[in-house]
Amino acid sequence: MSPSSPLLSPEEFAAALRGLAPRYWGTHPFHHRMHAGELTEHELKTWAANRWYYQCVLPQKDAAIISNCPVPEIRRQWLDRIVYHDGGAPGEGGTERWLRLCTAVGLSREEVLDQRHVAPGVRFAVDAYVTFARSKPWVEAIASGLTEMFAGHLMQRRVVDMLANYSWIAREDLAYFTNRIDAVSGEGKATLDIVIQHCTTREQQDRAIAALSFKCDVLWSMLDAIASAAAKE
Ligand SMILES: O=C(O)c1cc(C(=O)O)c2c(n1)C(=O)C(=O)c1cc(C(=O)O)[nH]c1-2
Repeated sequence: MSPSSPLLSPEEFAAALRGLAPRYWGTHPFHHRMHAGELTEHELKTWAANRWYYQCVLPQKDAAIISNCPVPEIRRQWLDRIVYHDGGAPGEGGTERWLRLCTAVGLSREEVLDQRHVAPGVRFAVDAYVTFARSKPWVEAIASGLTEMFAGHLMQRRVVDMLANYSWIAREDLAYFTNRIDAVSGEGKATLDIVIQHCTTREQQDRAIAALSFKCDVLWSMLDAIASAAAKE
């Protein structure tokens, strides 16, 4: 951006954000293999146990956004995400549904909860996402979550492809995704509206695009680390 770069119109700004879709982890070779039914049981276990770490920190990431945000309407809206993942009571919520998927692929709850399978690269990438949310302006942190714009379609395909290709996985085991698909389609649109409304200078718009690019790197690095951890054991 040069100092004289003009403000993007809402349409141009949204298009620039959506233009990052090719960098999204939907095109990562590990996801291609997952969808094609080519992952071994061991690779699926490694994926589920490692993504557990991501699922665990999402509420902390969202709490960091809330703590940095002075706008009551945004805080109110964002609170739902924490409750969505943590549930209203023990044994409920997205985190619990992820655990169900973990047990369906053959992991014990204990080995997921103690994080023994979490690869250093996954921990590093996920922690960087939380640090980003803690240290950057709230609107940039919210923009980094816009990968959800790309997630709905991918999760829909994942449910279909996993049911078709991994005979030991039942539809109920995929409740995490079937539940999340609806949430993501609504949240993705609402998040985009917030970012468009609150990025009022070209510099803020460019920072939001950079934030989404950073998040694509976080997710891509997670899958790189998962693929390499699964190949080692
Ligand atoms: O299964 C997926 O491919 C996928 C991707 C993403 C994403 O793009 O970050 C999220 C989720 N799932 C998801 O379930 C979820 O709750 C979620 C929260 C966030 C976020 O950054 O706050 N991303 C995602």
